[in-house]
Amino acid sequence: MTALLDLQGLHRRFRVPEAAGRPAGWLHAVEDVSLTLGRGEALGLVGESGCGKSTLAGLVARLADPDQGRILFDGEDLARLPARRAAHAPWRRRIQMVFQDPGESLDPRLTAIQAVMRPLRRLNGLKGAAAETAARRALDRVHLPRSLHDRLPHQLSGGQLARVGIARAIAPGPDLLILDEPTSALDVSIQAVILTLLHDLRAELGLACLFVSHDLNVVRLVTDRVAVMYLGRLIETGPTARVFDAPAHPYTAGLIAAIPRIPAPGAPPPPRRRLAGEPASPIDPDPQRCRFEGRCPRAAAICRERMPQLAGQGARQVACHLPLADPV
Ligand SMILES: Nc1ncnc2c1ncn2[C@@H]1O[C@H](COP(=O)(O)OP(=O)(O)OP(=O)(O)O)[C@@H](O)[C@H]1O
Repeated sequence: MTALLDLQGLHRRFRVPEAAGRPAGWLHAVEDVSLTLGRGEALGLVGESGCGKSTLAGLVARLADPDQGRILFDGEDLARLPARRAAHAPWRRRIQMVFQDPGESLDPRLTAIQAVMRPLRRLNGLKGAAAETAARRALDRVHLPRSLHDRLPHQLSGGQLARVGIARAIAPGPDLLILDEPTSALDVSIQAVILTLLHDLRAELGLACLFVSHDLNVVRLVTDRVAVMYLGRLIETGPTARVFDAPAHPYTAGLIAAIPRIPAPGAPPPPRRRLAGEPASPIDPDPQRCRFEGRCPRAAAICRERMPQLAGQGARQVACHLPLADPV
């Protein structure tokens, strides 16, 4: 059976203007990414801030155009239609997005029910009472009490807003949900409720999910497979349990080792914090360069290749987080 989504050799770069003595250049936000997603499957897209997760998700959601590559959805290449003309494409209702901050992504002038009715009118051609009935059904599915259906976004809590954002995404009957950090703006207790809701909806509606997150604990809980990105490239994909238990790439191992864990009762205390001025980190405090640039011991070929190009463009923000276990 063909994959629901089949990304082939996707590239997306951004022009970086000249600044502070640095010449203008290109930032390769997504570089030669190929990836598949099966029907009903949940795929986690992880990696540190700035590695290109949201850019890749935006290409799949057709919010932006790739410079190169194919986005096969049910066998049809969506990249052939420019993003600006995708709003009315027949497949539009089948790919929906849940955004990071529902408060920002919802129109402040629309009540919850109006927000959910809008895509039903535009994408499903429903009108009047039919659109309202379908919207109420979607809001019921996310357990938003009917007493809140006519409230504006500023009259709803973060968790309630998240429910509206999810209802709006599932209402048109999608096959694929793209979730970009869907719970990172929420309190931890609400996060768990929303993740459970998403899990139940996936099972109930047979949805495939592309789940973008830098929270590996969350990804481990809710996905079947994981794809790890580093500086625009995919460096590892595999079943979630396998990637977490036996990561194949040292960068993935570093990411997993950096997951905050609550120590078990009686466990030894964590290492003390470094004192001011005490040297130890392999990441040079100079924001322009990595101290190990060009001689990284952990086969970080991507890093070697990209560092000169990124130097001076905030490259330290995408510095590797590899553990310090075997220093050079
Ligand atoms: N419109 C744009 N113009 C120029 N550069 C951009 C643009 N959008 C993203 N970038 C750059 O592309 C790179 C990838 O950004 P992206 O938002 O995809 O990363 P991310 O992994 O989603 O990060 P985060 O987890 O912090 O959201 C970053 O270096 C970012 O600064």
